[in-house]
Amino acid sequence: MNQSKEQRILNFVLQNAVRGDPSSVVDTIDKYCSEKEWAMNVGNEKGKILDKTVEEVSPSVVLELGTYCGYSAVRIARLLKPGAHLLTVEFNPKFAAIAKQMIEFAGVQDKVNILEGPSEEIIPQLKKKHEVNTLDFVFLDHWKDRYAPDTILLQECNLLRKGTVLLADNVIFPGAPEFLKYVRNNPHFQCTNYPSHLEYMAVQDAMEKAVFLG
Ligand SMILES: O=C(NC/C=C/[C@H]1O[C@@H](n2cnc3c(NCCO)ncnc32)[C@H](O)[C@@H]1O)c1cc(-c2ccc(F)cc2)cc(O)c1O
Ligand SMILES: [Mg+2]
Repeated sequence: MNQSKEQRILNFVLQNAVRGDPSSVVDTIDKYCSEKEWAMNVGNEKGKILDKTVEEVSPSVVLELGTYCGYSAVRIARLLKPGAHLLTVEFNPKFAAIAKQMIEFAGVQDKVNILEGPSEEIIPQLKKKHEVNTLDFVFLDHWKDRYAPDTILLQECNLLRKGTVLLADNVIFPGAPEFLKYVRNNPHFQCTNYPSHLEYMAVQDAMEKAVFLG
């Protein structure tokens, strides 16, 4: 049975990155995906915007929607302070299995909890089943038409607090127009746009930061 692209990315990391070194895992995925096979990781250019935002917020509890191969989970987890943790949601069991191995190889498994299932089912379980009070930081990188409904769901589930930072990937390409319309015309969010480029391509993209004002 021939391998999936995601399995090939993982194998390249297992053979070329340094076990226990999350930065080497991130760099090795970027090397593979820029030289061999494109994949929808946030990448290094937008990754630096993600890094800066995580460092500014210095979050204790982070939610990521759309784990995929675990690139941004490793990228975020490597910056978390002791005791802080990342909950990352992925509904494709094949991708979740790849991400689990990626996260363990990087040595950040103690900081990351992969929640397998669709975000619309997982989000309402976060308080009771996953002992979350409120979220400090949310990274949205799953289906683009789910950014807005899941942002509404997070509010309905009382998971946002004054100052919670949402950071959304791909608001230009593939685009998340409903999300932009929702947060930018909403008095409860303070928005900032960060122009950048699509991972591994010379194509315009951007990230949007939306701070919940309570
Ligand atoms: O489509 C993109 N990302 C989607 C991510 C999906 C991952 O997240 C998982 N997922 C999706 N919805 C949910 C969900 N909840 C919602 C459904 O219930 N709950 C849980 N997990 C979910 C999937 O299983 C995948 O693992 C993208 C495309 C391009 C792109 C650019 C240029 C091109 F030419 C082509 C593509 C660039 C990017 O950076 C991109 O992020
Ligand atoms: Mg993306």
